[in-house]
Amino acid sequence: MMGLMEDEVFRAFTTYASVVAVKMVLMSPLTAYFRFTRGAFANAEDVALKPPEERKKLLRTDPDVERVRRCHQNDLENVVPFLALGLLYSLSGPELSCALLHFRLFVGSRIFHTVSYVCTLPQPCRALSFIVGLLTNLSMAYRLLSNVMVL
Ligand SMILES: N[C@@H](CCC(=O)N[C@@H](CS)C(=O)NCC(=O)O)C(=O)O
Repeated sequence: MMGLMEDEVFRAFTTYASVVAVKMVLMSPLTAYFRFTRGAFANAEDVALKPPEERKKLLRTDPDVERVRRCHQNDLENVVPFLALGLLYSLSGPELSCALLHFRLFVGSRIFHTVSYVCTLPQPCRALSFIVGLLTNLSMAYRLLSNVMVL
């Protein structure tokens, strides 16, 4: 592990993977923030301390809460593959400049995707940021497989 940490590509991956993982972890507190400010809870026990007449009103879905949840879900569909592909790609001996380009594009695109989604920016902001992240993941997969494929 210490040897790996001396490899610059691996350190770059560790840096960008941590940034995008932290961004993703922050989606949960952001969801909680919207739940409290919009008064929209998912479980009966979450509103158990509220007066009985208020409880039913608080157990509801809210468009803003659902938006953040969809954004979080979209992160799961894209960031988790990045963590796997990026790790394997880092270990396959890529050029530092090429690896950095992939990591920066991916992380930048996912941050922009979150801003577009949560702040309801007009399309195609969100679609373009999604496509950049998708193409980056596919490009890493292609480069990785071109280097190491055994069938
Ligand atoms: N699971 C996605 C697959 C396609 C996708 O990720 N599209 C991007 C760009 S339009 C997106 O932000 N979709 C919204 C979402 O996943 O909630 C969906 O249902 O839309």
